[in-house]
Amino acid sequence: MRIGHGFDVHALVPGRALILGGVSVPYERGLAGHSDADVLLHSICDALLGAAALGDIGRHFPDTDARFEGADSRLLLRHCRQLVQGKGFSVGNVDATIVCQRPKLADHIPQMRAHIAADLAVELDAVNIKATTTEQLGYTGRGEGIAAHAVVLIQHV
Ligand SMILES: Nc1ccn([C@@H]2O[C@H](COP(=O)(O)O)[C@@H](O)[C@H]2O)c(=O)n1
Ligand SMILES: C[C@@]1(CO)OP(=O)(O)OP(=O)(O)OC[C@H]1O
Repeated sequence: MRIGHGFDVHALVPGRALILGGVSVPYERGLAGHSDADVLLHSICDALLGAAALGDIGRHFPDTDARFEGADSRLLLRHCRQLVQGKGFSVGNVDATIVCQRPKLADHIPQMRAHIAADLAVELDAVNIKATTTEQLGYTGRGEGIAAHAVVLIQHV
């Protein structure tokens, strides 16, 4: 059994869609990035890569590579799962926290979980997603961006 941790932050800007866990969340701003900037899925990708000692998301999907411009991060997540499987591991469970002052995410979390469970080929019960504000403190509290933390367990098949 091995553990991995991931952390990511993207800035909230006008004129972009807000995509979290593969869900398009209605909001007046969205996350800036080279891909679709799905901060939640990026943190889970990094946790998977970390658990398998495979580096980080920027190593596998460089933001200088036009193939990843506007990319659906669910494709990146599936690719990370395949990399982990290629080293002889399967995914155990995922726990993640989205740090976001606004918008309210609770109604969207079931759909995010379903996407992540499907992309990782695990039961729904193996995926937990949480959201928290920072009580208006710091860059997330001021609405300048959204952060996400994730931990995953993987096990030898
Ligand atoms: N963007 C968010 C942030 C939080 N939630 C939910 O509200 C609960 C209370 O948040 P606090 O930061 O005040 O502790 C939290 O446990 C989430 O269920 C949310 O839906 N969207
Ligand atoms: C996903 C990639 C690649 O499109 O770009 P971004 O969407 O900017 O995301 P980030 O979390 O900065 O890191 C990895 C990148 O290389």
